[in-house]
Amino acid sequence: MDIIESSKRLAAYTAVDNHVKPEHKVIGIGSGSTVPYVVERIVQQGAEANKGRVFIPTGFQSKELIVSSGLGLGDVDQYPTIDVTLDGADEVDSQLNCVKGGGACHLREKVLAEAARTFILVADYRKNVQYLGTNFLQGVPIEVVPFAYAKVLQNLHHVLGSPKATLRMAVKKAGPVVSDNGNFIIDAPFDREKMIDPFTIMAQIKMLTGVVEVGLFCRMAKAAYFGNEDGTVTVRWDDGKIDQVAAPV
Ligand SMILES: O=C(CO)[C@H](O)[C@H](O)COP(=O)(O)O
Repeated sequence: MDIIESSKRLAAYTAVDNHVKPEHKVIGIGSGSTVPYVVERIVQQGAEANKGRVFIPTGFQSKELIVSSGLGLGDVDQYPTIDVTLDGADEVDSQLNCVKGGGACHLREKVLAEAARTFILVADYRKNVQYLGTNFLQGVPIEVVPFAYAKVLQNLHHVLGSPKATLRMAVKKAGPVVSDNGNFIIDAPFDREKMIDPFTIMAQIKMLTGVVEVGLFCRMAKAAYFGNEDGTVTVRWDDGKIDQVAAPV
C-alpha cells in the first residue's frame, strides 16, 4: 500500500476508534476514497456491534459501500438526527473549514453533516492546510440546477470574482458531470483573499439563484483526522487543540 493510501487508512481507523461507539446507532457515511477505510474499520467492530445500526449514505458510492459491507442501510428522511457522520475532504483549513465536492456529493454530504450530532473529517496529510485553496486548486464545487448553469457561471465570472469558474465535464461520457441529484457542478477557483474568509464567499455563492449547494463547509466539524507519512495521525479539534497520536493497532 502506498504512503497516501496508508495515511488515509490511518486517519479513518483512528477516527472510527475515537468516535464510533457502541451507543451510536445511526451513522452517516461520506464519499470519496478515504471513506472505504472508515467502513472497513466499522465492520471490524464486529457483527454484534453493528447489529441494529443504520448507516446513511451521502450518495451512490457510499450506498454501494454500505450494502456490499453487509451493513444496514437507511436514509436521512427516516433518520434526520444522526449520531455521527464521518466524511472525507478535499482540503481543511486551520479553523476546520473545508472544501468538499471533489466527488460531486457535497449536497447530501452537507445535509448529513448538519444532521449529525458529531461531524468528523478524515483525510491524508495533503489536505491539512492553513488556508483553503493551497493544494486543491480546481476551485469550490458548486451544485447548480441545470437550466441555470450559464447564468450562475456569468455571476461567478463577473460579480463574485472567479473568472476561471467552469462547468465540470464528465470523463467517459460526453457532456457535463451530473450529480446524484440530477444537477450540474461548477468548479470556481477564488484567490487567497477570498478563501481566507470562506464563510463570506460561501454565503455570496449560496445567494445566487440556481445554486443548490456550495462545497464549503464552515466550522461544521468537531475534529479532522489527518494520516501522516510517518505513521502518526494529527487531530485538529474545533476548539483549536491539536493532538499528534500514534497509529492504532
Ligand atoms: O467531498 C467529497 C466528495 O464529494 C470527498 O469527501 C472528497 O472529495 C475527498 O475525497 P477523497 O477521500 O477521495 O480524497
